[in-house]
Amino acid sequence: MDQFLQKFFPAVYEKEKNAAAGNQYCKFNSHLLTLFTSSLYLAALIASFFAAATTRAFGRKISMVVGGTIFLIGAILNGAAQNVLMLIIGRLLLGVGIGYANQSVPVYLAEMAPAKIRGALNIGFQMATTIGISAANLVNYGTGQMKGDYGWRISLGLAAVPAIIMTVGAIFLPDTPNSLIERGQTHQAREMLQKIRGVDDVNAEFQDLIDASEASRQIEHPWRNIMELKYRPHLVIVCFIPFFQQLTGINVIMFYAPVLFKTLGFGDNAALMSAVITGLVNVVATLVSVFTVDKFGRRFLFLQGGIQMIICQIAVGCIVGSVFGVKGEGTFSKGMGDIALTFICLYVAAFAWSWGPLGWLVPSEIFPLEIRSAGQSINVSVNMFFTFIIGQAFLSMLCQMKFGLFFFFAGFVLIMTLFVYFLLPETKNVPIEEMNRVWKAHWFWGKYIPDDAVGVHASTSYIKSDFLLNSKSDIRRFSKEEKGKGVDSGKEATSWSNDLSEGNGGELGEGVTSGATHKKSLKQKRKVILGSNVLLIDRNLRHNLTAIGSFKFLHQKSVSVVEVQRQETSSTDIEVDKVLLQWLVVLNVAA
Ligand SMILES: OC[C@H]1O[C@](O)(CO)[C@@H](O)[C@@H]1O
Repeated sequence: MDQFLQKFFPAVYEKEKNAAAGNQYCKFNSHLLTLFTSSLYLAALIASFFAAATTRAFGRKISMVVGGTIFLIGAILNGAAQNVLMLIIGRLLLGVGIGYANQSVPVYLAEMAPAKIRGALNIGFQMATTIGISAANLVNYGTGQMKGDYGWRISLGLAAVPAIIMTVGAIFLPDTPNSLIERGQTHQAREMLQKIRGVDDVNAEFQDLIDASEASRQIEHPWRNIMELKYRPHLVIVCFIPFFQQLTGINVIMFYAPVLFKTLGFGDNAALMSAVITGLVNVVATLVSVFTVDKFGRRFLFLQGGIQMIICQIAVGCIVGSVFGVKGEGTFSKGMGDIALTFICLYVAAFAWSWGPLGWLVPSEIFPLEIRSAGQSINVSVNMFFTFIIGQAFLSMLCQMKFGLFFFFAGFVLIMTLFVYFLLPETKNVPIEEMNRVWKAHWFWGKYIPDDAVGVHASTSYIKSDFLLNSKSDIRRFSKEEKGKGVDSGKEATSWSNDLSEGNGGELGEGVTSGATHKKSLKQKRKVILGSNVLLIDRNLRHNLTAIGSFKFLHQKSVSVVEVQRQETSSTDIEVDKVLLQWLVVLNVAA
């Protein structure tokens, strides 16, 4: 807004006015202005490390309260700013608030969410980000129409609203069971788990949390650990994903949409209106990913989104180049402006259902437990660092590279799309604790993962039956691998599964109780199975399995298969039946 520029950045204001007919690419180029925008991210980067310590020692909700309060002070300082210093200090405080929120909220969500909707809830975080950006654009559009010195103050001051919601909201939120255990409040943790899951029997999950907490306590130096060779694939991915997310150039649009559109010759109002449009596209398209991410998978969205972004960026580069040329002189006709805006919207949409949410989701789900929090901090800080760099560099890059800037980003999106194609394994529907299996099966990363990292830890490696049954491609892969292996249990299993298939329709759990014949055939075969054979295990049954005997993992590629050495304890027979049935059903589907 002109009044804002006049008050704090008069030189930029003058330049903008005088550049009306001159070089459009450089009219907003000011280091002070970009420092104002991007300083927030530097503060967020540093704060995220402090937040990690707070979150661990005092719990997730305390971090949210701290973050919300600091953000609130920042918003007040900004709204009341009398000089650039106040403005920048306010902005730094907003950054600290964001660092805290980015660290604690995703952890909170991940720990509270039932596994089944963890993906969708995780994307809820990015969803909230896009709603926030969009709301801000709308507010700016409204306040941009105001006369006098108020508009920008209201814009900046209204950041207090989300700050208050977050602070007050967090006070009323319960703490996560994980965090309670971490702080020694085991009893409360169990009660909380029962409350949020809505059932009394939470033994298996509670045990998981205890195991997880113990495992992470044993790791004294997660930062040193993460450097080990066996974590190299995770480390590379967690550095590149946030780096690439920012190198899509999305924040050029998000931070500077009004400036960009003004540069492209849109009037003040049209520029703000266009920002509103891109903001709304961002929200709606993020919603698309909520509903598709577990169906089509991460890779599909990454690759599709990447290709769409490349096309759009090249189109925008060509349009801007043809109108403004290298000298940066010219103006958009209405028609050309609309075409450019359409491509920018298509670009934002592609980002919003791919790199936007997946940039947070994928890094949060690829790590084994013992280094998950360290990995998450790297993710946040790399993201913030490159947000800072892009925020800081964009206006001078536009001035230097002109329309070539759009090709520059297109080049990066091409590189990151190839990166995903070759180096990112699909993590859709894979339980977090099974993730090493995915790495082990990867053509390139597989060699980094030691055999014993896949499934040796009973507590961190097991398989969920619904994952296997839902994922047809996994089943196909499984059957291909198992066929002709000559493991006699495998052969036999196929024929048992034929028995089982009658009337069962592949429904898990029904066979044992509903079909007497199935039960009989299971009984007959059980002893073979329990001698020294292979089984698939389900998360809920692993404690029972541990109880009945030792087991060891045989194949790690596409499914976890365990060898069970059974001790004769008849009380757990029924559980064993369930395990058998599950295994047979899977093989049945595979066959
Ligand atoms: O939706 C756009 C927003 O999404 C992010 O890439 C990740 O949360 C932000 O950096 C950006 O401003």
